[in-house]
Amino acid sequence: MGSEVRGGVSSVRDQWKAALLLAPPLSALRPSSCGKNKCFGCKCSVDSQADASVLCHPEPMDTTRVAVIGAGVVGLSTAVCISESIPQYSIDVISDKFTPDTTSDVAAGMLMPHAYPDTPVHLQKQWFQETFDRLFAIANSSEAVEAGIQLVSGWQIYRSMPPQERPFWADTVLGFRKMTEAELKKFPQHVFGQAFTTMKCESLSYLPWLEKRLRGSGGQVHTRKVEDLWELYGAYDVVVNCSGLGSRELVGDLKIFPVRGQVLKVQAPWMNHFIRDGDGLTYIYPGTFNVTLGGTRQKDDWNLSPDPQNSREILSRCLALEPSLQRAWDIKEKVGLRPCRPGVRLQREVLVKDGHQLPVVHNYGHGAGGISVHWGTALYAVQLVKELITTLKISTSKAKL
Ligand SMILES: Cc1cc2nc3c(=O)[nH]c(=O)nc-3n(C[C@H](O)[C@H](O)[C@H](O)COP(=O)(O)OP(=O)(O)OC[C@H]3O[C@@H](n4cnc5c(N)ncnc54)[C@H](O)[C@@H]3O)c2cc1C
Ligand SMILES: O=C([O-])CC(=O)C(=O)O
Repeated sequence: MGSEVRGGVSSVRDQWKAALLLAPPLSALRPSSCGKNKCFGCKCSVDSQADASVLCHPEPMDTTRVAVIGAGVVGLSTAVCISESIPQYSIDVISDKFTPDTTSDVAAGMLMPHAYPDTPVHLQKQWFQETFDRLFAIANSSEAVEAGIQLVSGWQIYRSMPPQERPFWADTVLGFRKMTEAELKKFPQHVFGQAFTTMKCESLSYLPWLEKRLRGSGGQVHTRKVEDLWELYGAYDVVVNCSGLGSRELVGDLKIFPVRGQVLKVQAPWMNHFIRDGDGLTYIYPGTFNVTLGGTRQKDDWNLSPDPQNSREILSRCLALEPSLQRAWDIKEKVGLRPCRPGVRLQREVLVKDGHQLPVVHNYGHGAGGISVHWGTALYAVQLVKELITTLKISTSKAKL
């Protein structure tokens, strides 16, 4: 199996082979300290008699090598988050698809969470808050345009009263309030609505921006399909699995399933407010390059080809909410498969085979809300990577004592 360095000059097949032969597995990690003064982790052996006044002049500890599988919003943000939090690690992103060909590229990119039934609400709230804060800081910086992040205001409207007038994310978005009677007059079929300001994150800009940041900090990016996590054994100390729906095959997780989403990307530059029906089926999201009109939610449907009947229905539902869209032009159909699961799988695991250990952190299954929580889940994944490394180092040194 070969792989190609994205943006690089040659195949890295040979480097991989060499790495596989030379690299020790994590189970062979050095103890974190030899006991001498100022030791921060070295190749010396543990010496319980070591004189603590003697300075340790270690050979620098080998860099911990992390492979992140997946180059959607989850994989790239997790890779950047690791490189920002633990700059001494070397990070490679390995993926069979990159922007503009991932599910993340099809997303409307609105920061508006979708509930995960199996994930505690306080965690979902935290992930959304962390993602919102991060993107809000970018939106207010000189990077905003390149990163594709902008503030957007609008309405979520309901034909009947929703179970909750204030969703759990109401305090995170800006200026959340009930719509006034005057605002609701625009939507005679709807009885209730919420007005607020949130952000739109354009994957077509955001993913290249993340990739650029990763490369800027020394990370590498390879085009390759991983058939089995054990292919990475020996070349990496930790594998972070951000393969989204690919995890069904890659790690045999049958809890993850596709929910097909078809949208239209149209030109309608006069649209500057978003409108979303609370049933989640119809939405109009103005963005930098186009307006996204949605949508469909087709469970267990793997069909990536646009369906003309779906497109007609989307257009007719959106026109009912915003008749001016009759004048929209340059209509493009897009389809993505949401990687749905009862809850995001954020978990560490040590795979064991033939006496070898492969430490893995899983971060996948973000369903319909991956853009909304990606930075929060990336921070959580980084924590799991750190825990895994600490635990394995501790058990190795204990075993040697
Ligand atoms: C129509 C639509 C609209 C949406 N709108 C929104 C929205 O407004 N807001 C929001 O928050 N979310 C939205 N989403 C959801 C969002 O798109 C997803 O939650 C998010 O993109 C998931 O990101 P990901 O990185 O996990 O998956 P992906 O983007 O699918 O990335 C997975 C990556 O893993 C790689 N991969 C998989 N298997 C392997 C393998 N074996 N070896 C190597 N690489 C592998 C793939 O090539 C890909 O690069 C929408 C989704 C759809 C379909
Ligand atoms: O529901 C929305 O508003 C957009 C979205 O996340 C999706 O279609 O999955």
